Amino acid sequence: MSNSASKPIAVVTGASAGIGAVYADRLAARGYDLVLVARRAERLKTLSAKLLRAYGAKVEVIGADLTKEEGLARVEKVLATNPAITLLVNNAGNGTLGSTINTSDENAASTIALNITALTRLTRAALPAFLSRNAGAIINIASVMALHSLPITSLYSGTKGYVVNFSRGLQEELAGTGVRLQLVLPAATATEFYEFAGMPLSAFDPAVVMTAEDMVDAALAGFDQGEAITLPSVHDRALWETYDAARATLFAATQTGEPAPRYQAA
Ligand SMILES: NC(=O)C1=CN([C@@H]2O[C@H](COP(=O)(O)OP(=O)(O)OC[C@H]3O[C@@H](n4cnc5c(N)ncnc54)[C@H](OP(=O)(O)O)[C@@H]3O)[C@@H](O)[C@H]2O)C=CC1
Ligand SMILES: N[C@@H](C=O)C(=O)O
Repeated sequence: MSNSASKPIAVVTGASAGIGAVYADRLAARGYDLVLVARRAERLKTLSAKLLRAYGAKVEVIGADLTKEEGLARVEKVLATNPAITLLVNNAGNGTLGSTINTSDENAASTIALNITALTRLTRAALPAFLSRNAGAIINIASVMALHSLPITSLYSGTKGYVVNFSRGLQEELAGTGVRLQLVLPAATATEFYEFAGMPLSAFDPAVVMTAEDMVDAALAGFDQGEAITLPSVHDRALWETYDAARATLFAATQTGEPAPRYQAA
């Protein structure tokens, strides 16, 4: 894609629906040209025409299955070689909500491939170019289910726990560089996610469900504020600080080199 000299490009995965489509809209409104990725290329083309009309944004559409080597490699190549790309939104993700035993091998593999492998590979593909320019940003979409595992979310929560730990370690690696990573933990958001998850959105109390527009606008407000971790639905930020401080205290307490007295023979 050749873009006008002055416009940065953002890559958004999973832009054919839900949260990713709203990111595409908001980033185009902010003056980005876009590379949009998803399997349903027709939807991306429709969105692309809308964004051109509304904001003059140039959009490259990549119809790719990010659980497949060929699709993933195509997007990796774009990230590694287009110097106008300054932002990667790793949004594509899925999950079947159900018991581990009743989840098919195919579904489990696809969720792991998309939520973990694709996110990791695309992040790693973007980083060398971002670091060589000492500029750029990555937004990784995790979930509050990374902090809370239920009988129907073991696999999904496990993959989102990976996103959190991978992203937090990477944030430490990037400290002192001009490259930043924002980790976003949405709670229930009204999207097509639930059509594929095997649990209808109608099963939720509407009071706990956010619109995708509100979720993305809040996440981008957190991005603008320089937040490393954004929990769009959490009103009391101090709750996160307390949680994270407890985690750090527990980790420090693991560094004893000795079995705890309760495990020692009397
Ligand atoms: N909705 C919610 O309640 C919450 C969602 N999240 C996370 O937000 C992110 C976006 O989800 P959301 O917008 O809700 O879900 P949607 O189902 O609405 O959108 C998912 C997007 O990912 C794309 N996608 C799915 N599979 C693949 C694949 N194999 N290759 C490429 N693209 C793929 C879909 O496009 P296509 O089918 O065309 O390929 C679609 O654009 C996910 O990471 C999800 O885990 C986090 C917390 C809450
Ligand atoms: N998409 C939801 C699954 O439970 C979530 O991440 O909150």
